[in-house]
Amino acid sequence: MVQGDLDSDDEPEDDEPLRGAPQEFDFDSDEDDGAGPILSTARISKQARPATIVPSNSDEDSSDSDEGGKITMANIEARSRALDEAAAAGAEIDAQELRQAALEASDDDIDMEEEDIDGELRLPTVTEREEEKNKGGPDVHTVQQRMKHCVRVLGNFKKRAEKGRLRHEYTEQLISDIASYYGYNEFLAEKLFQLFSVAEAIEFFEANEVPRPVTIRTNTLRTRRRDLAQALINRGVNLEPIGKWTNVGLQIFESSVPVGATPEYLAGHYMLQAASSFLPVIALSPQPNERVLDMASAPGGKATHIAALLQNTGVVFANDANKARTKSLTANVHRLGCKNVVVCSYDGREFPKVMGGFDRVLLDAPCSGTGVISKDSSVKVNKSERDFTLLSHLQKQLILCAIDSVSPESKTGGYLVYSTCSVTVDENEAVVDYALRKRPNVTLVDTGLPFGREGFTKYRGKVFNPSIGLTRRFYPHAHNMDGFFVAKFKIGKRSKSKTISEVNDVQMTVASAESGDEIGFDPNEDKVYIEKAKRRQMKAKGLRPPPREKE
Ligand SMILES: C[S@@+](CC[C@H](N)C(=O)[O-])C[C@H]1O[C@@H](n2cnc3c(N)ncnc32)[C@H](O)[C@@H]1O
Repeated sequence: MVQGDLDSDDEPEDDEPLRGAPQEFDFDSDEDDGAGPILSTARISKQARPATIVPSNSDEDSSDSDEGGKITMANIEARSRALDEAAAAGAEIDAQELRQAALEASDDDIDMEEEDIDGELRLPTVTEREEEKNKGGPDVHTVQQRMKHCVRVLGNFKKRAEKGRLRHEYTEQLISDIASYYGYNEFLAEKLFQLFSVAEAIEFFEANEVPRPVTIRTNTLRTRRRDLAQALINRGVNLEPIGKWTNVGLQIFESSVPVGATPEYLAGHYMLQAASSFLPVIALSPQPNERVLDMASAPGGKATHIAALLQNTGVVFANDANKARTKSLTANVHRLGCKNVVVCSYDGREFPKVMGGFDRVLLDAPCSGTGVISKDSSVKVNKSERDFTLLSHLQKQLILCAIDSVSPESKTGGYLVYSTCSVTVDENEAVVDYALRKRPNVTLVDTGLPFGREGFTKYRGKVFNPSIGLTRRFYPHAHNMDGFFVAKFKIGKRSKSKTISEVNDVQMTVASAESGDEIGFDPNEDKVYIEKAKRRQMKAKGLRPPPREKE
């Protein structure tokens, strides 16, 4: 497992303090203001000072803030360790309970004094809602009050609901108000709301309004984290190591220089990279001299991380279907001094035909981005049901091809990591479940990540393979990083009873689990690429290729 110390083999010569600001944590207060988590001061305090990465929902975290005082080279490791232990514990707290609550909309998920109930508020009728819409929607204050009211009622429906009103009426009103308050389309607001208990859903939506901490990954091909930290501190950057789970990450609190343009950045000493995107590479755990494929790799944060973990040995095929995006990928590969990276541009679904036999494959799949709404708020309104169907479909095709690109005979590996920066079940557990059904030779294994919530094994009436509990979910409100999903597969040998061509046929035909549609891959398509490759090869050798065949 990756250690989180500041390159601990080198003791600091002096006690020069890292000028990272001591953390002020925004603990979920035990004091209940009667409003639950909703629209509390949390939003303001989180914006005022970015909290440290990984959870804030454990009381144990306070050990760190108790210490106060300066962060020094001497105490930074201990503080980081304490923080992360608390973090790991916090991340897991009541995960099971919360998930259950999300499924059942438990009556007990918010503990509140009865007298806090705002007696004057009542749920509008259908006609009233219609009128409200016609008038251009309710004002923000009304929406806020009504959201609080609905959260309270749903927290203890039997006691607090108006007579004759149904639970789903409150839920519908709440979702509609969430959509208008936070600016989502109702479809997405509902889809995201359904992932959590009522109280936690509000925390999730609130967290999406707050930027995540700025983080960088030390490029160990060029420097060490402590040297980089010192160099940036000297330039007036206020920073701290991210945590024990990574020995290359630094969190930037404030900076008097643009961190994307320092001499260290230009010299390739670091990559500006979200903390969440370290996770799939840590789970992949590439070993020196391996052959690794990053199937959807632009702009290359993860591919260059893999290259660094390989210590510039072996080879990383950094692929991306979008040719334009491979420009920034190539630029990063050069800037970071990766000498073991081959950049290529194929549709990932063609990959098993292009080449195979990889020790490890990363599929950081194209996704809806529902985990990165704080970065890209356009997701709030530009995703429809159709987008999720199409994406899930593409992800299912890609994951089968990623599996088929892994060598089951690999002596050191034989692993695939599937990840997305989305939190929806369609793009995560449903895709993993599909892969397990279509490829009996693969199994899920532990990701090796020390925190994160278990993936859903049941969701809204769907029952997934129980091993999906081994996958990990990460949330902005729980881990203070982008929403993310990571699954790790071990690829076993395929059944011998099938001939190679039979296996290929199966591999190349991806059936949509939901619609029963067959998405055929035309094997003749391959001819074009083989033809092109042959012509290129001949030209490279100075030979004149034969005239192109007419169709
Ligand atoms: C989540 S991003 C990858 C981010 C990248 N792994 C990194 O760490 O910088 C998904 C990528 O998938 C690429 N993509 C979309 N469809 C693809 C396909 N069919 N085959 C391969 N890549 C694809 C997109 O161009 C996009 O760059």
